[in-house]
Amino acid sequence: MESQITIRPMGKTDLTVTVPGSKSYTHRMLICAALADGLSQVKNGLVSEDTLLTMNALNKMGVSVRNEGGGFWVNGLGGSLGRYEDPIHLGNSGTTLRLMCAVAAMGVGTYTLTGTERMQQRPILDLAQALEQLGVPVETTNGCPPIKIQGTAVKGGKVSINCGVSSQYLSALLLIAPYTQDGMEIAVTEGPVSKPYIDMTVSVMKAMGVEIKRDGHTWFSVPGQSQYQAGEYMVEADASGASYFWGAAAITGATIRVAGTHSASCQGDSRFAYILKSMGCRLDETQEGLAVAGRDLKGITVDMGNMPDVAPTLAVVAAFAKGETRIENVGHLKAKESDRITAVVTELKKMGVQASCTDDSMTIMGGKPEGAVIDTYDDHRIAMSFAVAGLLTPGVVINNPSCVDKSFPNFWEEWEKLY
Ligand SMILES: O=C(O)C1=C[C@@H](OP(=O)(O)O)[C@@H](O)[C@H](O)C1
Ligand SMILES: C=C(OP(=O)(O)O)C(=O)O
Repeated sequence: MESQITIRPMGKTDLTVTVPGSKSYTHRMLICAALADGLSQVKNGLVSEDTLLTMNALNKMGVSVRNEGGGFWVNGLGGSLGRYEDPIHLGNSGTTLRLMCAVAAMGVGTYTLTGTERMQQRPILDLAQALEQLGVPVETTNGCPPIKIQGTAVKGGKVSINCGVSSQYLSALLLIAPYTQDGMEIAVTEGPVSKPYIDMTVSVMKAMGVEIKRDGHTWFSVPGQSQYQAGEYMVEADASGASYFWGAAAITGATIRVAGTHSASCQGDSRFAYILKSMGCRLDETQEGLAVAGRDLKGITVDMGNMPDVAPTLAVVAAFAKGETRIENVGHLKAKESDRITAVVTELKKMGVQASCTDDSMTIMGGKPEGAVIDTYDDHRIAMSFAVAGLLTPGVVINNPSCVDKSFPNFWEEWEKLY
């Protein structure tokens, strides 16, 4: 792929696009199927850089996972895992790294999980401390990866965890809890941020045969000595990936339906369509999927603590709305693939947009953005969000467009359908 892509103005006014399977569902189903006993099929699973990293990590730990026919086949070992002594490289996939830390804790021998330079700056201390409370020896590097985890027969019991930075820590504990001797009673001391991802974890566990008791998002009780059921599982369309097409409709006035998306989804990012509605768009939901029809947009104030991955999409849409938009409660954006608060505001300013930020918010004044060469910080969401701007503003050039491979490898081919 070229090192830059120039975005052309929007072509069509009414269309349906297809996005791949959800990244978050795919990671979870691969892990649960690896812990189940027997053969599972994860249909419509996302095949991308990050989910292949989860697949490879599971393979290294002795579980046979293959990608075939637009999904995955997993031969689960009923909770046993093999030894793997070399470092396991997990790119910049935060979800893989955090969830696989808990899986490693159930293995044999010592595992070292590491990733890119940026991944080595993304925090993991709170998860490490929770694993230590459960008797798992863990060593981090200044609270970040590389992280060494010694596999142990995890007994379980009471554990508290701070999820003020990432919900992935709690998802990690929940996923292995059924395989402990005594089960787990988990108290969340701060947060969690990104709550819908916890609900997604609970719903996958339930679909695969494990029931959880909970009090909102602050207390969870998972029975021990239980198992996930091997079987056939279906991954729904990725709502975060849909956000770029819904955003495209919002600013251009087109109507864009994203096949397979629906408002009852457990993916918090499906609510993005409703944020666009509150800015003036119309929504139309059919069996085929949820469509956004663009209208004159007005700025809003919105808490995006539960949908961090689509905050950059909204920031770009907001640059085309009338008045000011404030995106609040998104401090955790600073710990993503890039510092997304700084990245978004810097790139919007290059387009002549009045944008500012604090440690946990962004403020964008809508207007008439100008063309610019956009740096993407090796962050797929920055590339895809700013592509939206180029549909209305001539001269938007996206640097390093192949960084979309992390979550949406055929993004640019799907984008061509807009013309
Ligand atoms: O559990 C998951 O699948 C995810 C949780 C979120 O992270 P945080 O909980 O760290 O905000 C989200 O940003 C990430 O893309 C996927
Ligand atoms: C934050 C993201 O992913 P991860 O945490 O898995 O790297 C993302 O996809 O936007």
